[in-house]
Amino acid sequence: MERIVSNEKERMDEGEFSLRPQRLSEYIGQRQLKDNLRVFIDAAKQRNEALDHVLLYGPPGLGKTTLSYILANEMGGHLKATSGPSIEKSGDLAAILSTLEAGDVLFIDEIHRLPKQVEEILYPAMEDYCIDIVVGKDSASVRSIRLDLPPFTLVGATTRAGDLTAPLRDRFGISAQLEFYELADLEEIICRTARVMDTHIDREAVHEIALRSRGTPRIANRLFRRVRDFAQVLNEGVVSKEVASEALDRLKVDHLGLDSVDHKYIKGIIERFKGGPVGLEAIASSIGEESMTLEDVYEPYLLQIGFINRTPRGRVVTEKAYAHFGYLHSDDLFSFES
Ligand SMILES: Nc1ncnc2c1ncn2[C@@H]1O[C@H](COP(=O)(O)OP(=O)(O)OP(=O)(O)O)[C@@H](O)[C@H]1O
Ligand SMILES: [Mg+2]
Repeated sequence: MERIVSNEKERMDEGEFSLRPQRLSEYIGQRQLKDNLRVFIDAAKQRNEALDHVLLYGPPGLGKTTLSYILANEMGGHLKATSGPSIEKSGDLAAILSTLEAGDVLFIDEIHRLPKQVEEILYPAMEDYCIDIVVGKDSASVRSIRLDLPPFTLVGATTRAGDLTAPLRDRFGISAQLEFYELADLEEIICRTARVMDTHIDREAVHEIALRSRGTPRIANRLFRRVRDFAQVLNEGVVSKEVASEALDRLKVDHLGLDSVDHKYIKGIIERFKGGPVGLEAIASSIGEESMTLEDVYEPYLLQIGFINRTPRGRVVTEKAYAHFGYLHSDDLFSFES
């Protein structure tokens, strides 16, 4: 069973492409970032130059891929998309780079996972728009030739900015962190999706879905689709507050967007580690999840809503989380109510 409030892209997000806003003006939220990008785009266009290289980082589903397509559209170039783990050899990257035209955007998703020798090809490509390729088979004929590239923009996306090497990070002129979305922005995103999908939805239902979307557009859109299914079968297609609440309860997503995995995580720290501090590895193995997944996918939102704190000695569950999950008091370890 796929996790309904996972912020990672799942099979059920197939329609995502058509929901993507195409222009910066349609991109909802992330105000500050958007305003800055608007200036950088206009300035680059006035000078007839490529936009400086952009690094986008933040948790999954916040709109990094969407934004990179928008940058290509705004600059009037094509977008070539690839990802760190899919480029195995430096020749693969050289091949992609050699197809770029002036003003194009090369989007590299999960850029922190580029192999080292591939990453090194990127340095001169980013800095001087050129690559050095080695040709020749044996030591006698081997030589390196320099290939000039047209001015292009590299857009790198990552959920783990900390894993980028310093030389790569330093070559991005623009570096932007995507934040979790505010409630009003999520509501606007849901309304837009409802319009695109030609569905009638009540204001209150929009609010109900937004509350449970973990600050993440991908989750908002996914919850909307599932709620719409319930509305279609139970309420002649009208998405009312009642239908929305019932659907979301049946999907076992609570009013903060938390589900059984969050529950297991918090409950695990409280019951097995006295609420922490506890190291990530210990939590991960005790609940049978991968530490990297916990760190990238589950924890950012729990940190954001103040349910856990990260301390030098490990994770600590806050009073707020004790209260939410029905523990009466943080010393009262086994008073779990549900
Ligand atoms: N600002 C926004 N306005 C409207 N819709 C958005 C916005 N940001 C994201 N979305 C919607 O959310 C979906 C997920 O966004 P996107 O794929 O860009 O996320 P991502 O950050 O690239 O995620 P990942 O890290 O998993 O690659 C998109 O299909 C789009 O419909
Ligand atoms: Mg993406």
